[in-house]
Amino acid sequence: MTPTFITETKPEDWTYVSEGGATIVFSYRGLHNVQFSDHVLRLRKVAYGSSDNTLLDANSEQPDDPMIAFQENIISKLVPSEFLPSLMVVVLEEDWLRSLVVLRDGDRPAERRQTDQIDVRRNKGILATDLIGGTPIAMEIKPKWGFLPTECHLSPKTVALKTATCRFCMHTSFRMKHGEVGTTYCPLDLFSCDETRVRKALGALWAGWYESDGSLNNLRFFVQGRMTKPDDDHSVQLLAHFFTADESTDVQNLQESFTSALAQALLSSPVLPILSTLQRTLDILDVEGLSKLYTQTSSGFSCDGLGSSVPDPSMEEWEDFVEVYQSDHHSWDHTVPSPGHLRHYLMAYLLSATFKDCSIIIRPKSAQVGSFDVTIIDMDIKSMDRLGKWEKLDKKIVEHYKSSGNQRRCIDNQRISQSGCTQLSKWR
Ligand SMILES: O=P(O)(O)O[C@@H]1[C@@H](OP(=O)(O)O)[C@H](OP(=O)(O)O)[C@H](O)[C@H](OP(=O)(O)O)[C@H]1OP(=O)(O)O
Ligand SMILES: Nc1ncnc2c1ncn2[C@@H]1O[C@H](COP(=O)(O)OP(=O)(O)OP(=O)(O)O)[C@@H](O)[C@H]1O
Repeated sequence: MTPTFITETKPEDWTYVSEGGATIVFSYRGLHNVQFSDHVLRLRKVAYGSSDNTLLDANSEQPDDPMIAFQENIISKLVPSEFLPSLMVVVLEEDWLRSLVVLRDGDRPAERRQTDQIDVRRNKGILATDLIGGTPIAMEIKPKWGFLPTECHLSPKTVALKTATCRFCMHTSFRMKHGEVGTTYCPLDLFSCDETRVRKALGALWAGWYESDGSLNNLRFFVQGRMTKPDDDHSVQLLAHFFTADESTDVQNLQESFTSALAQALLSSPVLPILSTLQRTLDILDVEGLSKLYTQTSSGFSCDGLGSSVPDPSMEEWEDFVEVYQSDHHSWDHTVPSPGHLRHYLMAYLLSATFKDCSIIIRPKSAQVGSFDVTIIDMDIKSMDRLGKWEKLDKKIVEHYKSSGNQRRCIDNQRISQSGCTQLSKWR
């Protein structure tokens, strides 16, 4: 296939959409062009002072962004392609990227601007279906962890807490202690498939958006292709026009209408159940059980922390992994994980982390009022060197929660095998 070159467009043709920890996204607004119209450009960022890209030579051939092959070969076997954006490689050019930085850096949030920038040394980027352009409104939800861990592998110190309060709610409490904005949103409500609870979750997401002035990343609104904050009266009016019959911008009324419309959209889509099933079945040991298995199995090898010096899987290994996951994995006795399956469990945890960190974009189907498309974005590969961070963060979050004296009860109504697992592990 002939490559697509970003230099066929001008930096001015691209407007800033949004960004996450690793990438920044721009939407094409130039003259009609079959390759670029209705597409976004997804560029990798690099932290200031990071040595991550010192090996990159902007003038030599670089590999394609691995996210493309990962989505094409791995994710699409687990999630039907209709719920994924299309992705393709675009060839970049350093001077073009530098001009884009000059033009658009001012549109980025100040706190992001202080920490990182577009990695101008990359010469490959991604063109993806634009999910927020070409529609009057679009919403983005980052649902996070939609399950409670099973008891089997939890220590006596954590079992009571971790089976009562979900990871997200404990993390929120931890973040609030460190001065960050809080939210009452609980992912288990959103993932519950129960209308009342889904509406409760959406109400909390709305309140978090409104009260944080749109700074939380769990809910974002896009109006006419641009991210909107609650203090932008014109955009809120357009939201009201879309959601409410009387176009009332009364906050309560708008929250109610948003909640009803989105609850309907989410309850009629298989996307959330797909995500929660993948998250929970891939993170079957919890990070505690994974760590125990790693320590048992790796004695004599490096003990510098979970996953330290474990090489990242190749794409072929990921393909083999998916085959095993779709066949044998479900019949293994996960209450007594086999040391021989350590690498499988490590890879499963990485993949689970991808599904715990992705977002969904909900936008009206073009012709039908009241019906929506739900698409999953950000299917990035996580690497083994994150495992140590996740293990430490888990400990910190749980210790903080224990000392806080809070006892929020999060209900995971999909935990069917829970009691069986508990009895089995006690019996053994
Ligand atoms: O650790 P978590 O649960 O806070 O997740 C991180 C996210 O924080 P969040 O909780 O969504 O605000 C974080 O999101 P933000 O940058 O805060 O929007 C990233 O998604 C990060 O992944 P990566 O470094 O981009 O690969 C995420 O890190 P990983 O857990 O995927 O390593
Ligand atoms: N296909 C798309 N169409 C429209 N907007 C998109 C698309 N993909 C991403 N975005 C926007 O760009 C933002 C950043 O993209 P993405 O979530 O993939 O980045 P990330 O750095 O991997 O995020 P995170 O920090 O959450 O891991 C998204 O939150 C979303 O607002």
